[in-house]
Amino acid sequence: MGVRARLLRAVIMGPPGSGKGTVSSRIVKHFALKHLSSGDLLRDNMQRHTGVGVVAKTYIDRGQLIPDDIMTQLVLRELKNLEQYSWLLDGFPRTVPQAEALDKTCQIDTVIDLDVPFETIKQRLTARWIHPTSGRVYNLEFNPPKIHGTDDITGEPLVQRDDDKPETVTKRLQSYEAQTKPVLDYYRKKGVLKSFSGTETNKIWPHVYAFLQTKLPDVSQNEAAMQR
Ligand SMILES: Nc1nc2c(ncn2[C@@H]2O[C@H](COP(=O)(O)OP(=O)(O)O)[C@@H](O)[C@H]2O)c(=O)[nH]1
Ligand SMILES: Nc1ncnc2c1ncn2[C@@H]1O[C@H](COP(=O)(O)OP(=O)(O)O)[C@@H](O)[C@H]1O
Repeated sequence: MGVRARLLRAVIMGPPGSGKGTVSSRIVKHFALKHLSSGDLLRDNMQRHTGVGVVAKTYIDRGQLIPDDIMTQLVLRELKNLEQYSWLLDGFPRTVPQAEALDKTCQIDTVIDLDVPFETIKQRLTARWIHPTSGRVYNLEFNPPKIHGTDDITGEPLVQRDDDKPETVTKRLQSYEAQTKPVLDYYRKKGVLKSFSGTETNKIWPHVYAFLQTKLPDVSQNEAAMQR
């Protein structure tokens, strides 16, 4: 080729529980880009009891979004360290002011929108278990761990997220509707939004994969991994 490919700036969006984390982990198996999840970043700060973590917990427990200025500062600082890589942002931006702040630092090439109905999501989240250190996500029905309650890779215990309680999930879906849906319109107007509709990740994934293949080479060694 000779010419160095331009770095990809991608965002993955969708309501809570739409499969952003699950699809992102498949994407990074195939494509050379760094995954940055705002939720993982916040949970790491909460675990370490940083200033941001302590403030964030009060919002997350109520199913509310963290204020834009705190969130934007946190994420943009992390992105600075990823300047020389292609990246995939998961969970940010979630409001129009966040999207505008992001636009000031870089140009977003593509936004993958997972369009999954709310009824599907509610039942998924109550069965979600995570490995807090790595952000690996499991589901008791969809992708259970090999050993009940235990992370497949480290053997450490899995936990349920406090904010996956049914009443908090309802609040998160409301804030998605009010604050995050306008971000989809924002990116649609810019011509970078690509929506994938469905109720099952395994059916959505091949379409996401095919779409990304038009932007980046598949660097995975194992074609069979395509199915996972
Ligand atoms: N039943 C079912 N569960 C799924 C599917 N896709 C993802 N999940 C699970 O649903 C939960 C939410 O997915 P996650 O990737 O964490 O969504 P996010 O909140 O958008 O990042 C997790 O427990 C996943 O394992 C699916 O197609 N069917
Ligand atoms: N960009 C953001 N702006 C404001 N709050 C955020 C942002 N990203 C994450 N949060 C907070 O962290 C919580 C968990 O986020 P995340 O792990 O992405 O969950 P999910 O995708 O399941 O909604 C959100 O409900 C919200 O309170």
